[in-house]
Amino acid sequence: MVENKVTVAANHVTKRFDLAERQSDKVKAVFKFWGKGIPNFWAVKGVSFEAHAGETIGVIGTNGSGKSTLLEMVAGLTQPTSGQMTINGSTSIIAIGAGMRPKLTGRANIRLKALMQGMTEKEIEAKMDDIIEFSELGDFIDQPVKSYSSGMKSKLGFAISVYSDADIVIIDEALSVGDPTFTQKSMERTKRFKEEGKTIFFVSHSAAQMRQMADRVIWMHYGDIRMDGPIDEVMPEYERFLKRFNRFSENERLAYQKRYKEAQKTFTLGHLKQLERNRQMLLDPSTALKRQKEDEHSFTEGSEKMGWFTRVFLIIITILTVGLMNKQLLNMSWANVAAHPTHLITNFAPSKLAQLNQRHGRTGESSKPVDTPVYSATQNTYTVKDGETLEGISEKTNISVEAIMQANQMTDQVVNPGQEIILPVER
Ligand SMILES: Nc1ncnc2c1ncn2[C@@H]1O[C@H](COP(=O)(O)OP(=O)(O)OP(=O)(O)O)[C@@H](O)[C@H]1O
Repeated sequence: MVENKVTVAANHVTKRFDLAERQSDKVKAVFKFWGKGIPNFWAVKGVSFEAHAGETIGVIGTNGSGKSTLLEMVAGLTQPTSGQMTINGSTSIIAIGAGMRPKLTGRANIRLKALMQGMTEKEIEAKMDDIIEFSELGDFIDQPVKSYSSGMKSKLGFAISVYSDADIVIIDEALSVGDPTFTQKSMERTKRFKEEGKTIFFVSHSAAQMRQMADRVIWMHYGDIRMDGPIDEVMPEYERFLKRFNRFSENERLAYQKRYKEAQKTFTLGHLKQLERNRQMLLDPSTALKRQKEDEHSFTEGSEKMGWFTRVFLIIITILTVGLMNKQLLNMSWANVAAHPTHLITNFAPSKLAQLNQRHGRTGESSKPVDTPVYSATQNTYTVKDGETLEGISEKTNISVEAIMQANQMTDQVVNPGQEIILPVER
């Protein structure tokens, strides 16, 4: 039976956004072993559901609860961070302006979106007049989309999807901006989708529209599915919640939102895995262990974040590279490399490079010959004692003040007690 065919299966699907303000923060975080460098925000926190052919599923929830993020994953516009989103069929999303090119005309956008949805040029030509008629845009169809109102964009998006023949149609608040006649016409058309065996996901803040369209409702609440069931069961609960929420004072509302948003920042896949393990044990302890093994991959991140293996591998390569550079460039022994791993950074400078290049017989544009003695900069280190001056250290060690200053890239002769300095050895 067509109605039983599973068209969408979400299995512990999550979506994480990085809240890094700058690109450089992201780069830094790659080298932080525990990945705590970037604040995370989990817009979807491990949702599971199945949708079937011929079902119209309403998706409700307050602003920011994760409805659009979830449906963008159903549409394949964005990939889950972890879990599996299995789609059996073609998808079409109607959201205000989604996938539209603002500089192109309405007609060009129809052509582009239809091509992207797999229609041939011939099919597009055959349907073009009907799409334009359904959109009610008249002469505006040859104007750039950037000049359209949100209602006009929604009309165009809806008209394209009506004729796209996709198996899964996602309508994300697109019916909240059109005029009542167009909205009614679109809703009637959507009901025909249902009869044709398509799966429809329908987001709207209008309870009346929801009741008219949906037979099942998914209630999203700060990244979780709070309820999923027949409309007669879910809508009254949601409306009760809204009444309570709207009676909150401003402070109470803010505190409520803050608590849940905080949980979206501190959420981890480990936590999700533990919850699922507990649930499975309660449901059926005899099969729980087997299912846990099968499910393991659902709780690891996909390609978006580097896996443990890659991180550890990168860190080892970085350490080896720095060690090898220390050894080669600064002529350090492996024991010294291990004792002073950061010497390359603290000692490295263009002038030093010139010296080192010369010492190693390398020439290049930047390596000018130097007539001062060449020092190996990292043979010994010395900790300045109380009351000592650079001159005193120079006398004591028989190394010139200039050589010490050069090795330590000092701009003046001031040294402080406890300061560690390099005593270069003349080669
Ligand atoms: N690219 C992004 N980067 C960071 N956070 C994001 C991003 N996109 C969405 N979010 C956050 O994810 C959460 C869910 O957003 P989403 O748009 O899915 O909610 P929604 O339920 O569709 O909201 P609305 O009803 O207002 O359209 C929000 O808190 C939002 O701020």
